[in-house]
Amino acid sequence: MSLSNTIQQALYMPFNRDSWSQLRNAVPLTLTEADLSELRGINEKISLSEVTDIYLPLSRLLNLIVKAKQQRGVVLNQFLGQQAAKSTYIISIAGSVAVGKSTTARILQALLSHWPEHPKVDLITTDGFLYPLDELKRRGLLQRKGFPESYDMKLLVEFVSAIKSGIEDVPAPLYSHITYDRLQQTISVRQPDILILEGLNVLQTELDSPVSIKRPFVSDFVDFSIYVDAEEKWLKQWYVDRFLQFRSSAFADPKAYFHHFASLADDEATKMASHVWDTINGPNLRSNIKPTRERANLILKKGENHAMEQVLLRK
Ligand SMILES: Nc1ncnc2c1ncn2[C@@H]1O[C@H](COP(=O)(O)OP(=O)(O)OP(=O)(O)O)[C@@H](O)[C@H]1O
Ligand SMILES: CC(C)(CO)[C@@H](O)C(=O)NCCC(=O)O
Repeated sequence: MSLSNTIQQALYMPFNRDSWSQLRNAVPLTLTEADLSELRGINEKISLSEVTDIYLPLSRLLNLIVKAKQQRGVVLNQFLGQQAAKSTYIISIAGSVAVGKSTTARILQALLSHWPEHPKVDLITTDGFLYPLDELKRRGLLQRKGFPESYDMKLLVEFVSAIKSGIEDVPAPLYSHITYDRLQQTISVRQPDILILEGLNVLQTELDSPVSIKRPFVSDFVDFSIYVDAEEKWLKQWYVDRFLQFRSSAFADPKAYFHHFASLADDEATKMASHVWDTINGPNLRSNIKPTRERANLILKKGENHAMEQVLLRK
């Protein structure tokens, strides 16, 4: 048995799709037509059975966990004789480039906001914390985007720390996949009940970086972490497929950094995307992302066509 299998056996309770899907039955959950069209708006490729089998039980679990944390806050305030201070619950979502982190994050955002205990759910991606393009060029990191050293980790740790401190209005930097760069404008995070923080680096620590600087980890501020997992052969295929689709969407914009790829024929575009995978995203997955997997509270394992095959929950 491989080391990671041994670690998973020691740390996690495994569920196959069937046993996991039954866990939503304890509390009947239904989706209205409006909910379904909201979810279809996120990604028309997501199937209804994926939502009912995987995401409904997951949103029920998260609701119970968030409520328990809120109740703990009430007890603590009673003990201290204080007024309840507002506290944001942070859920992080990690995993490879193209595994579907942002799709998972947006589905969870939509489902979690339906619960009365936590209606305000914000979503931030760590892409905004990549150094601006000029800075990446200055540091010689243009071919290392997504690697630990390409992120301003100080800014990211300050951000999650400000959220946890209960600061009323915390700005978050934004990233554009069109310009391939950080945007000028920021977005305001105003004390949501839940913040979902999505990015390939959310389970990394400074020790994973080539230059180690002693400061707290993002995970010190995160309440519950999820790792979206899949075999690399699927990840590469999903990356290449998305790249091919981008030719008629993101790359078609004349302002796009990769506009010159818009006119590539299928075979040229496949070659190009495979090269980016083999030289950047694949090595980053193996060296810096996958090794953080068993730090997560929950692992979602996907197979062919993004179908969720297994859920591993920390004991
Ligand atoms: N559940 C799903 N069912 C079908 N297709 C999906 C699903 N989740 C994601 N995809 C597709 O897989 C590709 C990658 O998804 P997504 O953009 O959410 O990944 P990501 O992990 O956030 O990527 P990145 O790190 O590059 O931002 C997209 O083409 C998306 O449409
Ligand atoms: C922005 C990241 C790092 C993460 O989402 C990624 O999408 C990326 O741009 N990687 C660099 C190589 C590539 O263009 O896929």
